[in-house]
Amino acid sequence: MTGTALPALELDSVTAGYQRRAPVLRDVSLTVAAGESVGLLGPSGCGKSTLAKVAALLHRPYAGTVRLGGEPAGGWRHRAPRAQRTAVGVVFQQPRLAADPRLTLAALIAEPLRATGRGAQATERVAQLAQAVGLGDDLLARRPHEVSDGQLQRACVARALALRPRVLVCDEMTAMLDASTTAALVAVVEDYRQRSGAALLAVGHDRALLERWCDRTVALGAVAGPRDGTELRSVPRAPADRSAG
Ligand SMILES: Nc1ncnc2c1ncn2[C@@H]1O[C@H](COP(=O)(O)OP(=O)(O)OP(=O)(O)O)[C@@H](O)[C@H]1O
Repeated sequence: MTGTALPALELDSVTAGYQRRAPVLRDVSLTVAAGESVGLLGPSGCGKSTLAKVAALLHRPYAGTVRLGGEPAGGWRHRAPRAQRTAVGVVFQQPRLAADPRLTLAALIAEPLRATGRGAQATERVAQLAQAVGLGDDLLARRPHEVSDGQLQRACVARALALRPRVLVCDEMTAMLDASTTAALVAVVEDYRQRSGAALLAVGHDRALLERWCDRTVALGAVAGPRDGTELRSVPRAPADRSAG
């Protein structure tokens, strides 16, 4: 964190689960400063995606507080205040589950702009974003079933950046992608983060990738493991290892 600026994202003693069953996250705290990138690692099933959804205001925790820019979350999912919903961009692992199959890739990228009354800017912004993620006009005119997973994920990254979020949550963004698409999308996200000063929470299994990509990594323990209620154990990136290719 720099100076006295409020953290972009804070999870404070969050306990979360599903259908009132035993929690999958217990008393977890995590802070991501503006401009900082944090990689979240942990074994399968330990609650990484749950934490990502809580951070993106898509899943209401049983207890604890989520703050964006110092402001406590004012609601969850569609009940979150628009200013908070639009402050967070999210990219999921499986673009086919995250993309409306009826929309062209251009319309998919424009979706958040149209939904927030910024339709007039859509053409120009979609062109900028498509160029950044490497999608040409031919691909922009196609629907999800007419493109590859990697091409669709490029569109989903563009969509997540459309409203210039202050916090970006990437949940296993590259898990289905080949090495070159992974490198390209990490570069797009990093370029955005560095130019905008947004905070990044990148969730994944690929320790080597997250350690190269992020300023520091934090580890969630096994599901049954102890939670001590303190900040997750944080490992800074090795100084010589700055590239995320
Ligand atoms: N919608 C849901 N309803 C009920 N239980 C769920 C739901 N989503 C996840 N879970 C359970 O919550 C636990 C944590 O799941 P989560 O997806 O957060 O883990 P994860 O660490 O992201 O796993 P992976 O690395 O395999 O993606 C798991 O036991 C999972 O079965």
